[in-house]
Amino acid sequence: MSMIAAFYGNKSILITGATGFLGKVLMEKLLRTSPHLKVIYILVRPKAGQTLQQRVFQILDSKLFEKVKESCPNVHEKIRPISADLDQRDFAMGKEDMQELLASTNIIFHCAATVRFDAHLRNAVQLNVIATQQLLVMASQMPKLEAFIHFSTAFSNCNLNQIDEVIYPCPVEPRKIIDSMEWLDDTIIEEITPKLIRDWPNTYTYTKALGEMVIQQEGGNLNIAIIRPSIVGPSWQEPFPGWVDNLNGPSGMIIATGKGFLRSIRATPMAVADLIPVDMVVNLTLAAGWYTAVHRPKSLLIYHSTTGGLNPCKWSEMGLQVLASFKKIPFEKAFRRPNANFTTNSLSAQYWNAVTHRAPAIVYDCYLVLTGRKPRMMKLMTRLLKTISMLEYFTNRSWEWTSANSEMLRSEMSPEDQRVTVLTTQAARNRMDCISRYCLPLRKSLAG
Ligand SMILES: CCCCCCCCCCCCCCCCCCCCCC(=O)SCCNC(=O)CCNC(=O)[C@H](O)C(C)(C)COP(=O)(O)OP(=O)(O)OC[C@H]1O[C@@H](n2cnc3c(N)ncnc32)[C@H](O)[C@@H]1OP(=O)(O)O
Ligand SMILES: NC(=O)C1=CN([C@@H]2O[C@H](COP(=O)(O)OP(=O)(O)OC[C@H]3O[C@@H](n4cnc5c(N)ncnc54)[C@H](OP(=O)(O)O)[C@@H]3O)[C@@H](O)[C@H]2O)C=CC1
Repeated sequence: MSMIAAFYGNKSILITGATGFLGKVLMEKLLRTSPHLKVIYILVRPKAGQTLQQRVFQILDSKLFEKVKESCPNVHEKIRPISADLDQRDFAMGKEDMQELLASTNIIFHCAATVRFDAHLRNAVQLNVIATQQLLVMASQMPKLEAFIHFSTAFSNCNLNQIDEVIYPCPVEPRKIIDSMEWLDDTIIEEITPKLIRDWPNTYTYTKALGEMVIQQEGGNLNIAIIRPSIVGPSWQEPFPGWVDNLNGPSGMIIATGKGFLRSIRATPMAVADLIPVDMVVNLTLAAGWYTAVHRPKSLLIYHSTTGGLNPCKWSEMGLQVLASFKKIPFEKAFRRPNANFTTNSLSAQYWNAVTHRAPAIVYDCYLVLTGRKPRMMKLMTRLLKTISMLEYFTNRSWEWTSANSEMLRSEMSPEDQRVTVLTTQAARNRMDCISRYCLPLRKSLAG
């Protein structure tokens, strides 16, 4: 029997961000492998026109949960949604709900975040820093808490090239940033954002770094671990290959390539595309939760969930894989034949944007107008090019992440856990497999 699965068997678990990409896969794996767990509390923000239960059923209705529901048709009874908005003081949570959480929680997985690169600094600080701080305060009042697992990103220190499993200080203390958000107005914050974030490329990575500092400074005596995944992609194996449900990171770009909208990007062909399948991030997370609770390491441990250091895949290889996949399974109504041209020079990138992206879009829009339809291609192309420009920072650099703690974790696992729990190390060997699985599920998600 897996020791890790058995560990979660009788626990009350709190997950924030359980309605997100990673949170859903985490919840599925817990329910599938530890069917005897007591309860999973999920903090869900209310959405117009949907009750909390409806949100839960919507998630459980997805293909991701089919296996769990086969073995446990009443799986919804294990999930207890709690209305909470992490942007609000005390998460705008009811008193009774709060009391129940404080009294019962054994393990916390903190996944909720804003992952938008263009988030206003105030919003990013609120969710990625202040909410983390508030959750730590709550955690410190939980007598039964055994472990607090925080999701950060491998890119929280992307201003460095070599990144170890340690917390690096930010130039400005998180406290000062939090205080300044209280009295500065939005326009001034926008003006000073570039000066504050310095060599971080966006507010997302910057506030994730601040969030880590808050954990270090305000974690007190809690048993904490931080997971830093790189670019999280579709599942490799569990619960089935190729599950993904969003267009973040490379997913949207791959669809755009398959559709023939995107044919050229500014990317360094030899730069490493550090992609990690979502199920491996979840495996590492559950193993880290078990280790943190059972072994209670003296200091907070950070686990890199990355693959580039072991078996690096370059953006050029990924481009070839993507093209090969679309050759095998093409889109039915592609705009143009897929192509993948990489350029490192910003002038030639502008040239290719004009020639291969904007010009065909204008021609197509003219055709739509002439045939009495509404033009739409230029709007789509402008949006796509904006997104591409935000991702360029990541496609033109390589990072080296150390992974000693993940290696240590593996060595501490029982032989059975080592057999059934695939962690980062093995993922690297199957990188190509993982990338080629991107395309079909993405097609299906788009069709849906
Ligand atoms: C040519 C050759 C190519 C060859 C191919 C080679 C491979 C390709 C290589 C490409 C290089 C990749 C590099 C990746 C590097 C990543 C590094 C990550 C590092 C950190 C990782 C992390 O630590 S953490 C995750 C990071 N964080 C994100 O990765 C969010 C980013 N992103 C945004 O920050 C916002 O995206 C941004 C951009 C502001 C735009 O924002 P925006 O407002 O313009 O657009 P939106 O994204 O909001 O959505 C637009 C519309 O798509 C609709 N839509 C959404 N999902 C949908 C679905 N499933 N099906 C149908 N439609 C869907 C949505 O509903 C909107 O539709 P509508 O407008 O009608 O509502
Ligand atoms: N995906 C990736 O490539 C990577 C992700 N990570 C980290 O992993 C974690 C999860 O990321 P991912 O699953 O991709 O992100 P998603 O954007 O898919 O999910 C974010 C989650 O946070 C919730 N949330 C956002 N704002 C609030 C709020 N105000 N109150 C309550 N809940 C809120 C969302 O709820 P709702 O459904 O209501 O919007 C959703 O459940 C994040 O911490 C991220 O930084 C790290 C590296 C890479």
